[in-house]
Amino acid sequence: MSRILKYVFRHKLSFIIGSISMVLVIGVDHLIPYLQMILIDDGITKGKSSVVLPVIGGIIGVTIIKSIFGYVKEYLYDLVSSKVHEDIKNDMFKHIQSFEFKYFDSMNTGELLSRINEDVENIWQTIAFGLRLFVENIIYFTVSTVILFVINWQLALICLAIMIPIGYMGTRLNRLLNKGYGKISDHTAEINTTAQQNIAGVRLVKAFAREKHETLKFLKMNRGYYDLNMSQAKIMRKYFPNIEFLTNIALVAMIIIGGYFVLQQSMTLGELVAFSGYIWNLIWPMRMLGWLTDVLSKNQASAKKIFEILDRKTAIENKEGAYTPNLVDGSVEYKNVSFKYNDEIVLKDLNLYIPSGSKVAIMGTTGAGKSSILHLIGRSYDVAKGEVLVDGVNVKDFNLTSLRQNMSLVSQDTFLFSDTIENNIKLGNPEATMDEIREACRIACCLDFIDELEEGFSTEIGERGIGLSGGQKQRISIARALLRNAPILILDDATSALDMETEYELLHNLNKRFSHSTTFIIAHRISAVKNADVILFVENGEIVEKGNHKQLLDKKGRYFEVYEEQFKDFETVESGVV
Ligand SMILES: Nc1ncnc2c1ncn2[C@@H]1O[C@H](COP(=O)(O)OP(=O)(O)OP(=O)(O)O)[C@@H](O)[C@H]1O
Repeated sequence: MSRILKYVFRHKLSFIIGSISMVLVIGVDHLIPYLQMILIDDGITKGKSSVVLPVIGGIIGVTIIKSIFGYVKEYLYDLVSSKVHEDIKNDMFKHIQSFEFKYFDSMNTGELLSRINEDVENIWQTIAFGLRLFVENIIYFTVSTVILFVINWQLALICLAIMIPIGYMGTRLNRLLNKGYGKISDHTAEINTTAQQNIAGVRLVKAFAREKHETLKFLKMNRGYYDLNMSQAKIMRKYFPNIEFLTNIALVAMIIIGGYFVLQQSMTLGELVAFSGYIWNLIWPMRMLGWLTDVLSKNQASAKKIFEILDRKTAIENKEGAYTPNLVDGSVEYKNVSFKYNDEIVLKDLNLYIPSGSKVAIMGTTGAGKSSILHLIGRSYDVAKGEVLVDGVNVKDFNLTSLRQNMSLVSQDTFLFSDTIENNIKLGNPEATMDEIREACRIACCLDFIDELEEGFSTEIGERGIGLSGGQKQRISIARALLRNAPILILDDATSALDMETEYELLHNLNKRFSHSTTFIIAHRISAVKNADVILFVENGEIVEKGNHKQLLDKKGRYFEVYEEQFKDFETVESGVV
């Protein structure tokens, strides 16, 4: 809670004025039963007409003050809680952005979103309602109890004795409801996940004619949700009438015993009326006790989860005084590099020097470690042993932003945002002109199809817009990477969805226009790699063959075997395109 309060104190002026308003509202609220008492005892019973107008004026005045400060209090508490909500969400988002790739490998996206949304929402609810009502209720309860004891301690004692079971039942009701809410919340998450996966995977469901099965699965889940809600209603049916009954017992007891005291003249009628006003300041806190303790405990649980994220330090950090060149030359060297994701060694004692401007192709069996070799250049992951150098400097000594700004990557899993084509490409270089964007698209062989679209570069893609084929998405991603014009370019299996001729044309354009960049290409077709300066064949985390196309063919090793398997396709390209 103290750390949440630190966020609250970032907006201390609003919080302090809101709290002063709250105390003022509570203060004047306690005057109303007192004024009613004077009106009845002095104005009506004793017939002192001179007190009537001032008292009525006082009640009206108090009501006006209460409304004004009540508004100020509500507004400022809303403001502070919304600001805290915004600040925590911003801090979390910024902090999560700094985490290394490994964190996201093991973290469930749904869980992370729930931290950012539901847990921060709980904090907002606590500050906006829970904490405020908790403090308000404590003040109301304490001040009113003292006043009730001053008015008539015997009656106060009797009423208080009836309040205790109300508080107990309220707390018990809440505990039982809470168990159910936990289940409802898990069930809601399941329903959402099922619905989301079914909508996202609707093509697959239809292709396998599984609509009926999936619909039944959903209906069953929804019925479970209904049943859970009905169990909650059953608990409410059981406890609410008892709470209402005890509340009424307290009121009836107060009227009967209080009436008796009035008849005995140990209490005035005005005091009894005032007593019946103050008693509600005890009833409400008792009825809300369960809810309030629940809000505060939920807040603690949420705060714990939030601060676990905010306190987590990224494993890949910038060194102090890190090397920050504007532009690197682009040579890359691996010195005795070993690498593992968890415990299993993925790359073993790798040694390799790539001069700047080289075109490097990487081939090999699936899971051999091709992508892992390239992940190490931009420190998506850090080596377990050895070092990776760019321009002769260990990448761990580089300023991370500077290192990554000198690289451009197209990964295996193409990701495009739900935005226009232009904005998706501009992510590579937000300052780029339209001419530069078109040129990048020309090289990436996607200009023609974009120009053919009715809205051209302004076409919305992704969830809100048109769908694109796998190959079209890959080419847009490549254009985005080219727009960056970085000294190091990495295409990680980024042309796999292209037909052989388009892939060849794209790589041909690339060699011509990006001869200055050190380019790494992971590909599976001989046609895509044969013009590279150096081809690496990777197996089981080791480079088993290295050389240019001719050297590797002469070697008659693994590369030659792949060449033989693909020979026919290669012949077609040779005669058709080149
Ligand atoms: N994020 C990860 N966490 C744990 N293990 C991983 C991770 N990524 C890859 N691996 C494992 O590391 C090994 C090498 O993976 P890598 O992606 O480098 O292979 P690859 O040669 O690029 O394969 P492919 O051609 O199928 O993409 C594989 O055994 C893979 O299962």
